[in-house]
Amino acid sequence: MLDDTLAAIVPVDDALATAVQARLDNLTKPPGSLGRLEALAKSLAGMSGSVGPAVSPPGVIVFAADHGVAEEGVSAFPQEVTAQMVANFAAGGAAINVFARQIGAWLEVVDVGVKSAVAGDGVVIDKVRPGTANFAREDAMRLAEAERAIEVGIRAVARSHAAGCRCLIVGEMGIANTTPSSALLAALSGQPASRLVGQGTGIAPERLAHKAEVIEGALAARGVDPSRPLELLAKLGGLEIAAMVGAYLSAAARRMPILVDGFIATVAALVACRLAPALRGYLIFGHRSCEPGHDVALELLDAEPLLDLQLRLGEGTGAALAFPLLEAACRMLSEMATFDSAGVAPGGKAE
Ligand SMILES: O=C(O)c1ccc[n+]([C@@H]2O[C@H](COP(=O)([O-])O)[C@@H](O)[C@H]2O)c1
Ligand SMILES: Cc1cc2nc[nH]c2cc1C
Repeated sequence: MLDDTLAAIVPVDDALATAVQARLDNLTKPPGSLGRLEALAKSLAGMSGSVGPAVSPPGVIVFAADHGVAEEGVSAFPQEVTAQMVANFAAGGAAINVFARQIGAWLEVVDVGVKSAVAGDGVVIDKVRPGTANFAREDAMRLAEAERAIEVGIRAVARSHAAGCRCLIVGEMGIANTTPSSALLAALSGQPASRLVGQGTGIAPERLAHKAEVIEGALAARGVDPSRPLELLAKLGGLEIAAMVGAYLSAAARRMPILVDGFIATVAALVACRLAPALRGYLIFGHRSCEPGHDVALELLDAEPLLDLQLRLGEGTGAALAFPLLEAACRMLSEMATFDSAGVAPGGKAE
């Protein structure tokens, strides 16, 4: 399933950018005056393979899982909150429910590895195992489990595509997941964990050094090889992170534009790009998270996010908030009048 998905990813169509640029320059505005929105329109055309790209309705998939490393005291919240928040998603009361409703999104929550059983309307149970092992002591999961979690993501995107979604937002919920994300980033970037770790859900500043030590100790004990992304996922973990990797790959294989959320989502994107470099062309970055490692991950991906709202929630919220910009880029292309149609004189070079 993963191999087929990887094989189906084709590079974005850069040639379409020329045709879209010509249309942009005919619209009733000084050339280039809609700034990054114009670049966004060209990117969306290249992703979808159409000079008239569309992104509505968007699909939001929130992957939830627990983390054994929570027992190291790296989060401000107890592990039970993962399952409690899944119930909150099912009831429609979380921030992502609110923002998804606002943008008219299709929404699905997938339990890929929550410790205690979670059932509820709108929650798909596709559990690979009830949480990872503590990667400070042993590998977070087996390689086969990481692959199964990736397949959970691939399946979820197939459902969103069948539901008619034309753009994908991938969120996550997992108490302690900034720790495996920072560990994955440390392995992939070669940066010290102390430069990457942040407050996550709000740990006290004096706990940051402990969080970095847990990661550095684990990296040394697990013997990680940055050239082997699947192995990294298995050793350092995150069932929801692996599912996000699968979701990104599957969306790119279907030429769906992907709006990436915050720190955890961007680390998952980085891992996925190591598996399939052509994926990068399908990624748009929604926002810059407060987590210090996010800047490092964004730089590795040569990415400039659309928003900077000092968010650090996850769930896909920052991406959902950025979605109206994508919608605006598409509507600009399809609905704006041209100089000709509106009878507006085009500009020329000043004498
Ligand atoms: O997306 C982000 O940038 C982000 C930054 C900090 C925290 N979070 C969320 O908070 C949880 C992880 O924080 P922590 O402190 O438990 O590792 C997890 O459920 C994430 O969705 C998310
Ligand atoms: C309440 C709460 C909501 C969240 N949503 C994503 N991560 C979260 C972490 C906590 C603690």
